Amino acid sequence: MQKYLESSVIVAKFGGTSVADLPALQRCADIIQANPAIRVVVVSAAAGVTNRLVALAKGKSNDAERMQLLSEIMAIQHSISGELLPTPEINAQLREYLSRMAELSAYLSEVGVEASKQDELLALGERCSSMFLAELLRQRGLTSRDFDACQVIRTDSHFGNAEARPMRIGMLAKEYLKPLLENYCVVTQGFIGSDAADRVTTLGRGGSDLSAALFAEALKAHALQIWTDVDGIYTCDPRQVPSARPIAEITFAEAAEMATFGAKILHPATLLPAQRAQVPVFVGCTREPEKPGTWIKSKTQQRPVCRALSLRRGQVLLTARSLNMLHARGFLAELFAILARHRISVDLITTSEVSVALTLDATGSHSSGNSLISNELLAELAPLCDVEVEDGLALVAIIGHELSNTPEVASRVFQMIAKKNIRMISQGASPNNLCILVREDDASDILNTLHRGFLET
Ligand SMILES: Nc1ncnc2c1ncn2[C@@H]1O[C@H](COP(=O)(O)OP(=O)(O)O)[C@@H](O)[C@H]1O
Ligand SMILES: N[C@@H](CC(=O)OP(=O)(O)O)C(=O)O
Repeated sequence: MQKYLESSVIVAKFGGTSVADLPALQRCADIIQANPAIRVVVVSAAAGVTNRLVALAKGKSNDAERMQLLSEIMAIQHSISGELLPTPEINAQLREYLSRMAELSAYLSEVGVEASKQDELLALGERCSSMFLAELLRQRGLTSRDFDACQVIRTDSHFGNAEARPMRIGMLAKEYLKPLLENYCVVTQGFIGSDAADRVTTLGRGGSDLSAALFAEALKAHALQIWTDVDGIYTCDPRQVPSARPIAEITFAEAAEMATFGAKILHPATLLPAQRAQVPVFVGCTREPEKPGTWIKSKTQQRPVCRALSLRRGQVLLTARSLNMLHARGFLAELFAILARHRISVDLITTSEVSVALTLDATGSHSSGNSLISNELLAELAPLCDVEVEDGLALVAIIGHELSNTPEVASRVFQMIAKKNIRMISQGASPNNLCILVREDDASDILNTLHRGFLET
């Protein structure tokens, strides 16, 4: 193994499709073996596992459904272990993980939903992946070891959507992780952490990217690599816009806007730790590692007005009306305080004399999949205002530079989609985005039209 240099450590994250089966894990191992600077590897659960664990964690399935979900998860994990032929210790560990899944899912459906148990259950998908990849690397002759991310990723106790504690993570990484890096390639889990009482927490759906960024920040890594099933960040989700193309370089600010406004390629919070620590981020494809991919950095050579588009479906528009709002102070503060208590973040906002309209993201990043607008929330809002909730909406974001200071951008948007209804528009808060709220049924047409107009000319 090449001599370990603290300043050149690379953290590499492999997503669910990249660890879906043994051939996929072999591709991860090829990438790791080809670059000795990769000392920390962060993995997600194999594709399809977290969705099934989420279904089990809701505790609503009957015995037959529960058994079906468990046997599907077991089939995925056994197909990997069957081909990998791991040591008896690994097989015993796998049996322990799978029987814990059965135990926890039975508890949640019989005794009732308990947030800490839900997270303990969800974490088992990632635990299986890190165990398998560490074993595969060992079989290939690398000194690797499976490391429990809960030892380092300290969070608050908001199970299902826990918030990381970067300072504490830095200290724990120094104590428990750094000393291992000289001798080992460490494989660990994304998505999971622990609270101050050492209970397992999860960071919200898609949270493995964030875990990897937190490890990179804590280690002051030379780079963070996000390996996935596409060869970089595209000008738009290639599943939505077939003519989208990969972007060579993008700034942290632009990539963060893309992630926030729906580009599933990165978890929205991923870039904060990377940006704080000035760690450049590479996004590449596990199947085609030789392709150039995308680099996310502080500065890029080109600064186009329009760099990319993103789409977030499942938007909810909440309109709050109250005559008390007229010339009154504190109405918005009260409204936002209630939303904050329910841990709901607001994206777009417009106001009129007696009403305020807000968009809320209902796609739900909560790992447990609990719904966003609860009856408790509506009951708390009732004394303050009349509330109307509209769904079936989508948010389309145009992302780039100086959008709010460039003439004709907004007029071009309106011209290009003149026949579609724009329910709400938001421009000016950031020079990096212009957002429109449209009917979900129109979203695909609008996205393709704007892509042709702004990015294919
Ligand atoms: N702008 C974009 N560029 C590339 N991929 C995107 C973009 N927006 C959304 N995606 C989607 O993100 C997917 C990768 O994210 P995800 O499925 O979470 O991967 P992983 O399991 O590796 O974390 C791609 O398959 C692609 O369809
Ligand atoms: N397994 C978790 C965490 C994650 O980030 O997965 P992926 O890297 O496959 O998006 C989830 O599905 O939410």
